[in-house]
Amino acid sequence: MKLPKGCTLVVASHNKGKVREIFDLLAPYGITVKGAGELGLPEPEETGTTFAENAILKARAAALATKTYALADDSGLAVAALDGSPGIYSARWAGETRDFTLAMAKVARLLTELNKTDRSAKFVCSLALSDPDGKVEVFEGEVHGHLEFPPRGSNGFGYDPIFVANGMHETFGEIDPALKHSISHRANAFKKFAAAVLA
Ligand SMILES: O=c1nc[nH]c2c1ncn2[C@H]1C[C@H](O)[C@@H](COP(=O)(O)OP(=O)(O)OP(=O)(O)O)O1
Ligand SMILES: [Mg+2]
Repeated sequence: MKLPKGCTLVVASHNKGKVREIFDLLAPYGITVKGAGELGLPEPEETGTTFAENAILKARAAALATKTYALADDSGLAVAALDGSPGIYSARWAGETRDFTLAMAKVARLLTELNKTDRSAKFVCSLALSDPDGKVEVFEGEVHGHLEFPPRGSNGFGYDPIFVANGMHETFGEIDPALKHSISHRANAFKKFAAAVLA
């Protein structure tokens, strides 16, 4: 599907860090974007079993509620030695208060308790675009790397302070946001989205 020129796009996310990144990624395209939070949209329950299913459910809910195009992101950290956890539960590991210091400590604790030495991990992102009728298209991206403890840096959000992308030495919490926007899971999914939908 193509996004019609001059249309409004709702970014169907209640995560401020994520909304900021998606606004940055969309900035060059001259599309009017609105956040689900500023529109007072409810946060749908994420009942899917995959990133794609959850992204679709969030995009569709926002598109049908606003009768516009909606873009949702479902993403997370997959740790190899933890069989891909926290995965789709990445936000939920941070509890009701979204305390990622706690969530990052849980990752460190589990790796220690299970005597795991492999620190490989990846971030995964599914972007779902829904048209005003609920027809959807999904775009996926990943970035591979490893974890380092203790957490470092205050840029970004979520698990960024423990993730180091392949070929880098600084965590996503330490690097310039513009650099993260060029190599992240979200950036890689966004490139596919832009090529298919904004071209
Ligand atoms: O670039 C990232 N850098 C660090 N951490 C990240 C990133 N991308 C996802 N993550 C982690 C934290 C986030 O909270 C969770 C996504 O969970 P996810 O359900 O998709 O998002 P969410 O509940 O925070 O907001 P919403 O569902 O309203 O879009 O994975
Ligand atoms: Mg969520």
